[in-house]
Amino acid sequence: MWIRCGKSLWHLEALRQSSKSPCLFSLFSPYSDTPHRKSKLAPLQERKMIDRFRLNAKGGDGGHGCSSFRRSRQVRRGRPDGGSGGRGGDVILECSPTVWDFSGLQHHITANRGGPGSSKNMIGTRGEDKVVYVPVGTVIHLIKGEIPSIVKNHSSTDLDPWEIPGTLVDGISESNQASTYNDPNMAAEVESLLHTGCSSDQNGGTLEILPCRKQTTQGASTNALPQLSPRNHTSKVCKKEEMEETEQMQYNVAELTEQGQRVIVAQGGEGGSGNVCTSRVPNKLKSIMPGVDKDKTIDVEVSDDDQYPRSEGLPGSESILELELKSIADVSFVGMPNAGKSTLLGAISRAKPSVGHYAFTTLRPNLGNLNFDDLSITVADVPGLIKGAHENRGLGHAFLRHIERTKVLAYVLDLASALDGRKGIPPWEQLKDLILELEYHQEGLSGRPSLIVANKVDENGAEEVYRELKRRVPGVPIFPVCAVLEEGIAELKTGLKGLVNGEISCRLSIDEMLLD
Ligand SMILES: Nc1nc2c(ncn2[C@@H]2O[C@H](COP(=O)(O)OP(=O)(O)OP(=O)(O)O)[C@@H](O)[C@H]2O)c(=O)[nH]1
Repeated sequence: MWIRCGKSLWHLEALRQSSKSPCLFSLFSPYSDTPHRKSKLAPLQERKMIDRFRLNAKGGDGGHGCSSFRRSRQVRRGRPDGGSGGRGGDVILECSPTVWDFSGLQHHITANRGGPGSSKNMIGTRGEDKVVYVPVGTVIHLIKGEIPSIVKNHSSTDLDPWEIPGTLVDGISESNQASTYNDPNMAAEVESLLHTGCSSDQNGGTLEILPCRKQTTQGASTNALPQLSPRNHTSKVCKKEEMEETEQMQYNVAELTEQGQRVIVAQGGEGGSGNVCTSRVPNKLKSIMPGVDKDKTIDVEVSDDDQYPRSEGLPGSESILELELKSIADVSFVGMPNAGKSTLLGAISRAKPSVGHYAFTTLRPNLGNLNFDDLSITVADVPGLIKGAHENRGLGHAFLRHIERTKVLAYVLDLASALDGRKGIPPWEQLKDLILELEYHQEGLSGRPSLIVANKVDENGAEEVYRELKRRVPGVPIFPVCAVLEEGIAELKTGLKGLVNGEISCRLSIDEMLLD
């Protein structure tokens, strides 16, 4: 059978046998009458969370200053009127509750460069900032570059009129900062002459830039040190370089914990001065300005361009950062795989996490909100922990860091795991393993206010196991629940509220538990 396709004539049998045109063949295939379609992306809950990310940020370069002289019919050799170049854009990290993890980020981000200055004293445009949205709970570790600066937003009405963003004294650009001069006396003189203004944000407000908390490797406790998850590198050289970088890493240089919080991770370069600026600066200062040739400026017998030089924009700063996500929740559900944590989160909140009768259904922490009249509590369902999780068994230690920030721990135990000949471990043993895993990850982590959720109380024989659990684990409230049927949920909610409020304070101690 022959088929006409546009101007060509195709033989059906030849098409079927041809492996080069599978899409075309699928149109005529007897096995499938649906055309080939791209499969949908897996839902968020089923995708693996990217909670560590290497970011290379570069601020935009400053625009070059302009060399120009005023010309008109009356004035043939006018004054210099070349404007300064614009400042390069910054790379800014902003905390956003709508971002879950780092999966939407690019590894290399460069902000836009500033526009060049032009004649008639026109200053170049400021390079556009690159704003990268990161999840709430992002911790920044610095591998290379400057410590990020926190940006505080002020409305322009709060400002003194003299602080209006972008204000320059005597037309001298910000690039001529005193700090760039070698001679300290001269630097002081220049500092008194030059005023470094605040930079303005796009909303007309002013950005006050504060240095972030600095904490070096030596300063951090060894337990708190995050460990890099293994990556697939082909070359050994790359691995070695990365190891060296990791050793030099400055941990926790900044944290983004509130919506709208911003840090500048790479500053834009200052714009170069136009020749209008050098015409207003005394000759002795011109000789030490960056980008201006020392020998040319003082000579009397020089051309206009040499007498009133312009300078080039400075390059933007560069930094390499390791971003790490530590979820922030009031309560964390900690339990073995299949204990029913996700089902429980669905029962106490409106969250809809994936539930499955197999281990490790949960691949990322799920968050749910528990709303009371006077309080709202965030609850995190953390992927299941197994014995040896701190040594990277199961889903590994990657998720233990999400527990670090929670106020209250709710240990979810499966009452039915060892019933009816099942090969699971009894709930008190589950509890012991969970406590040990938390302690191996960070000493004292299990000592937070805690309660126990004894789940699957609906199963045959679970009541006896619950009574045995109560006998063996004294000192903390134990809530028997059936997450599937939503039984015991109201009491659990009240218990969680009391612990978060601080009305109740109970802590688990492995020494007080009766173990075999
Ligand atoms: N009988 C009974 N089964 C339950 C109960 N709660 C949860 N299950 C079942 O236990 C299985 C595991 O539930 P999940 O909520 O996925 O458990 P999980 O702890 O989130 O598991 P991971 O994602 O592996 O950490 C599912 O088949 C649930 O239907 C309960 O109260 N009673």
